[in-house]
Amino acid sequence: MLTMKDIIREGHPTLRKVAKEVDTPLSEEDKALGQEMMEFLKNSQDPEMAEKYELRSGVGLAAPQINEQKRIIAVLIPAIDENGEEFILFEDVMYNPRIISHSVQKAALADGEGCLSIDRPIEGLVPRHERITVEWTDAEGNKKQQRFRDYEAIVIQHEIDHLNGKLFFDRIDPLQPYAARDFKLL
Ligand SMILES: O=CN(O)C[C@@H](CC1CCCC1)C(=O)N1NCCC[C@H]1C(=O)Nc1ccccn1
Ligand code: NI
Repeated sequence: MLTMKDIIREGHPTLRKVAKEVDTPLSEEDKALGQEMMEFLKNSQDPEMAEKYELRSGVGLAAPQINEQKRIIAVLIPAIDENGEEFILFEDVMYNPRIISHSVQKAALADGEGCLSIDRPIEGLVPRHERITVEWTDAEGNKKQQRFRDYEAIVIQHEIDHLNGKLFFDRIDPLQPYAARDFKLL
């Protein structure tokens, strides 16, 4: 199982490389890799497993973060309903994800972003598209297309950035890190 020691950190060259598309039909190896990445997210969001294996809770993981230069991301977004019940808003392993359209309107997490590959807090708002339409292949080989908005859209953009060698702080305005000019704060 993947643990924090498998996650490469700031300074490792792979984090700045552009990952390669995976072949379809998906190889057994690529399917297994995607499963391992999703298992990490599930373990990281399970308090007992997270404590036992000292995992930082994550809602997304991109293959370059485990030193695999492949266009594969795992996304596991939990939410809480009005009765305080936890449920999963979105869960999928996305092969060759591609943003095919997006809103002009931008959005940013009000508390900024972090990254499991960055072991230091970095202040500032990270402006991203508020809404995106994403196309990808799932683990069963099906072509998927879905619109995402707000938090889900932010997470998926953070992961796709990893596939292009971009890190969240690349998007923080160095001169005015908290300028929330024309974007929606989430
Ligand atoms: O590339 C992928 N990464 O670097 C893991 C990141 C991805 C998110 C950061 C901002 C948007 C996507 C991640 O998940 N985090 N960043 C560092 C520590 C916190 C953690 C997090 O937000 N955890 C979380 C949030 C809600 C519920 C459960 N857990
Ligand atoms: Ni990250």
